[in-house]
Amino acid sequence: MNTLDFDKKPEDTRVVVAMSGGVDSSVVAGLLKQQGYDVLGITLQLYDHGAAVHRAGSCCAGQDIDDARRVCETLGIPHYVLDYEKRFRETVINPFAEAYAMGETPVPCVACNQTVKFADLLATAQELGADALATGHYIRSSANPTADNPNRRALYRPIDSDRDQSWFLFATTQEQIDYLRFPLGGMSKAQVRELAEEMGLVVAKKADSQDICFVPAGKYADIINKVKPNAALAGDIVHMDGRVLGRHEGIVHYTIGQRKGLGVATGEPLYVVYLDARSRRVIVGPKEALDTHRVYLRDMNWLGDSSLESDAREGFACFAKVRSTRPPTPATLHVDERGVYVDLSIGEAGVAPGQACVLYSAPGADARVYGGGFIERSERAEEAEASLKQLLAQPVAA
Ligand SMILES: Nc1ncnc2c1ncn2[C@@H]1O[C@H](COP(=O)(O)OP(=O)(O)OP(=O)(O)O)[C@@H](O)[C@H]1O
Repeated sequence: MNTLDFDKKPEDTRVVVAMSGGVDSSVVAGLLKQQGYDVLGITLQLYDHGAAVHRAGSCCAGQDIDDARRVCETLGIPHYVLDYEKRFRETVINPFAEAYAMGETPVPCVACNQTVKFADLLATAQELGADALATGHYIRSSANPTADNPNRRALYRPIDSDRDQSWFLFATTQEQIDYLRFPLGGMSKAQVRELAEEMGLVVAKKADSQDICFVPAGKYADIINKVKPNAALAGDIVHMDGRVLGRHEGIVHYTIGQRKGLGVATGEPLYVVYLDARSRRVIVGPKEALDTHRVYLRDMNWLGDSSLESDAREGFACFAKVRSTRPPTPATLHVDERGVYVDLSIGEAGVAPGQACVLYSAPGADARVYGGGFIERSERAEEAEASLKQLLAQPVAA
């Protein structure tokens, strides 16, 4: 068995490496080449790097493509660049803008993994006769053969919890997981940088890419205005107790949990509690009103044991992560006539629809990923929930 769990010699195993031009995927290519695999590098050009959406250091700009090319030259492996701009715009950027206009806080990296990376690029790798597609994501997968499928794999959190990307990967299907390989899951970022130095890669000291690759300096409203110019319609800023506190220039400028930049002075600290796209109201309230105890999920991707969905009918104890930066906390998963929902034993502040809720077997680095879903809506502490419902039921002045 070789290190990628194939029953053949590395030189007989072809692997496509998804190369962003960053240090992580460059080291993946370097490691696999060192181990003797037949490695091909592919970089996807995801948007026009001359356009307003360009941000230096992001995962798909011109400099990055050039860096990936230079890494492949150093390693002596073939490198291809594929133009995915149109597809990326249609499946990632446009839905991102539309979700914001609906009052959601989307996770475009999940959409990107679901479409361009693990659907299109994966298909290209298969067409090129590759046995696997490897990426620089920090997540672990290991062989988990079943009676009907000897190639089945299971997903786990990575060793380096600070870099854990499992939250972004919850929607990866079982078939995709079986074909993918994540060689960095057992390494720390520090080790990866050291390896890059040892391999003499030009990207060894390159800064990490941050946030959303196509959003320059966190200015997502600019992208939304460009894609959906009518999304930024003015509306009222309303307190949960019904008081109209001011006006805003479009709900796309707000996210749930936001405190700064509300432009209302009431003497009390206020947070965005809800975005009502229908009435274009930004609803604000005290911090306690953000405290979320239950999240309803849509588009569930069930991984792990096949009995999970039926076990959840009885209430299934697990650990849930409702934001990318937090460790998983104890939770109970339910499936009944109300849908799929998760009760969080420790309330989370400011959970936004459109974000992900990912489920695990344990709180630590050894946790298996059970899958997850997108948050459709959430329920807050009883009092806050009641006053929000009352407010939303009120007719809105034209
Ligand atoms: N434009 C791209 N073309 C091909 N593969 C990509 C591209 N962008 C990202 N990837 C793949 O997805 C992985 C995770 O992407 P992410 O944007 O999270 O990068 P990262 O964690 O900064 O890693 P890296 O250091 O490799 O850029 C990358 O390691 C790479 O394998």
